[in-house]
Amino acid sequence: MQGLRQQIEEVAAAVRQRTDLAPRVGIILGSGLGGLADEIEGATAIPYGELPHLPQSTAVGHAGRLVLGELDGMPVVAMQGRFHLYEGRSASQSAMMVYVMKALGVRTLVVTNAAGGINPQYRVGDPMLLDDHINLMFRNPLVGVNDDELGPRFPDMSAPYDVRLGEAALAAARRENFVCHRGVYAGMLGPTYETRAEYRMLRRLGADAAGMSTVPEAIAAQHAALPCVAISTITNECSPDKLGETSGDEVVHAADAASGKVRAMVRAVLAAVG
Ligand SMILES: O=P(O)(O)O[C@H]1O[C@H](CO)[C@@H](O)[C@H]1O
Ligand code: HPA
Repeated sequence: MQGLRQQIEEVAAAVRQRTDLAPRVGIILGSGLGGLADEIEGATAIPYGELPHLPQSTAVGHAGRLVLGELDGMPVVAMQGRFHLYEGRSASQSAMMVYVMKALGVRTLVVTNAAGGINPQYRVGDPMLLDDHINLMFRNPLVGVNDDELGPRFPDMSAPYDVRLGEAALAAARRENFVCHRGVYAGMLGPTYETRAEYRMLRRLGADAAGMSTVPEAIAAQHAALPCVAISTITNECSPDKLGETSGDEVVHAADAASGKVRAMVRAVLAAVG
C-alpha cells in the first residue's frame, strides 16, 4: 500500500476505535463557522492531536477536532478546523482528510469558508455558493505519484461543484428570504490578504470572492469522486475602490455573525442528500 493510502487507513482506523458511527456526509467548517458542530447530536469529538498523521490546526477560529454524530438524523463527520497551506502544510496534507472521510463512509462533501467579497454587489454577511474556482495557490494536492485506488491521474475539473445539491442550498436561501450569491472563488496561498492591485486583478480574472482554503479539498473530492458543495461567507468587502483594512478577528467575527445562513444552507443540502 502506498504511503498516503496507508496514512488514510490509519487515521480512519483510529476514528473507528472511538465511534461506530458511519458518517454519510462530511462537513468542513471554515473560519468562524465551527459552531455548526455544536448542533451535532450524540457527538463524539476527537482532537486532531489524538489521531495519527494529523498536524495541529493553528488558524484563528479553527478548533482543531473531528466531530461525529447526527445532524437532522443524518450521520455526519465535521471537521471543526481545517489545514491551510499557509500553516506550512503541503497541499496533499491539507486535503488528506477528504480521503479519510470517504474511507469512513462519506459520500457527499460540504465545504464552508470565509472569503473576501471582490464582486462589488457582495456585502459582508452574504453567503456565496461556489459555482467554480480559480486555483491561484499554484499548489495541487495531486502532485506526485498517483494512487489509482484513490482516483484517476488526470481528474476532470469541468464541474467541481455539484449542481443539484447547490440548487438545494440556494432554495434554502430563497425560502428563508436572505440573499445568496453564486460565484467564482479564487484560492490564494495567503496568509496575507490581497493588495488593492491583487483584488483588481482577481476581479478581472473572473473571481467574485477570495480565500485561502477550499480549493485543495475540492480537488481531492473530485479525485475521490465525492460530490461536493462549497459555501463561502463574505466577511470583508474588497472591491478595490473601497478597500479598508482587514484582520483575522474581523473575518471570524463576521463569519460567526452570519453563520445562521450557512447553517440553513448546509441543512438543506443534508435534506437533499436524502
Ligand atoms: O477558508 P477559511 O478556513 O474559512 O479561512 C479564511 O479565513 C482566514 C483569513 O482570515 C483564511 O484562513 C481564509 O482561508
Ligand atoms: O479577503 C480575503 N482574502 C483572502 N482570504 C480571505 N479570507 C477571508 N477574507 C479573505
